[in-house]
Amino acid sequence: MILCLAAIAMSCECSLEETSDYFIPMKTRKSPDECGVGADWNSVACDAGDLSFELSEEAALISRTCEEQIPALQPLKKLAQALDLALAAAVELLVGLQEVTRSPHDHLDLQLFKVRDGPTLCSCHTENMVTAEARAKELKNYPNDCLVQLSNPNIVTMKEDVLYDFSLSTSTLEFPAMFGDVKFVSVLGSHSRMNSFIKYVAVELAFGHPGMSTPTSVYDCPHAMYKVGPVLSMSHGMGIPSIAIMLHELIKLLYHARCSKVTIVHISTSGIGLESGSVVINWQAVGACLKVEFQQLVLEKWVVQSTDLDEQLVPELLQCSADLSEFTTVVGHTMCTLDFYEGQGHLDGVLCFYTEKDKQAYLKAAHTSGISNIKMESSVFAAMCNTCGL
Ligand SMILES: O=P(O)(O)O[C@H]1O[C@H](CO)[C@@H](O)[C@H]1O
Ligand SMILES: O=c1cc[nH]c(=O)[nH]1
Repeated sequence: MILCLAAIAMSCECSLEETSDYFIPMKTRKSPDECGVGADWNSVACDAGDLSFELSEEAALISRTCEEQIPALQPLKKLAQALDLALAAAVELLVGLQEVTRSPHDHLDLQLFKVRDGPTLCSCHTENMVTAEARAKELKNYPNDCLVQLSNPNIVTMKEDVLYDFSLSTSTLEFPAMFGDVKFVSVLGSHSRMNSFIKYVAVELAFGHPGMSTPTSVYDCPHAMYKVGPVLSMSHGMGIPSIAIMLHELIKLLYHARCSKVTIVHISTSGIGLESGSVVINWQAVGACLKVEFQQLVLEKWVVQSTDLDEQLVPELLQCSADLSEFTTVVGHTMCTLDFYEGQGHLDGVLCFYTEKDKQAYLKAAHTSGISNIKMESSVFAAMCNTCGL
């Protein structure tokens, strides 16, 4: 398993698509029995061409409709699975998915899919059952040695694992079916940059099926998650606490999904002593004291973890850059600080007890010792991924 952290020394343009305030929910579906529960999935998929829609100003309408029709979760899951097949077929007929949002009724685990310039479908997740079953079978054949590992004996004994910040639970969702094919994870600071990135990935991977080529938002706050084919993309917010919480849940998600041979890449902006637009491939994250380690107080004791990154991935990425030949690429260390303003010697924060000269001396010394980049997440990212065999 390979791991690397790359930093882009340039600012990325963020472009979020405007979405309509109007959701166009599926016209009152028939009863759950009529639309999938107890019926064979194929017949539901075939029915998709006949789906009819009506306009509504309220996204809640679909939730209410489903809530009335479906008193318990289990029928809902079946309905949602049926709807996934319908969705797959509908995507063939329509133009593609534009946006996904969660139902305001969390317990229903319902999502609303807004179809570009068209009607909305609702679904529990984004794969049809045929694909999901095939993938689940395939996953059973995966060798265990490349699976994501957790260093926590408690998880395996838990009946249910709730990933609170992602609003996902192992008791209501089939993680292997939803995420088992993930091979690459990109983590980025902001929602919008991540959104732009995954759209770029979708185009680059050139998925033929419109549904597959459109990124899928699984959850939108506080971390946004998108998946396109084997690539999962997550936003992590700012600083060690934010990315650490996200990584606990992300790595558990990969573990529950039985993902194997996963590469996780942190993409961000910064760079010191470099021309603008250069790319830094990071091979070691260091703390503000320039040590290759991450220190954390755990139950009053300092716990120290290594922050080495994957050595194999560095030359691979370097080669990619050489093949592209579009920007300068360097290999260097990334320093991780706890604070942006004082922690990195900025002169424009609320507090500043040093001079421009002090700042330049600090940055120069850091650069001389091999630091090409400053971040606020890199050390915990490297430490946690290392420990989990990523
Ligand atoms: O490069 P991005 O993701 O913007 O992240 C950097 O910007 C934030 C500070 O403004 C920190 O999270 C730092 O790591
Ligand atoms: O100077 C910078 C730029 C981006 N991110 C940081 O943490 N520092």
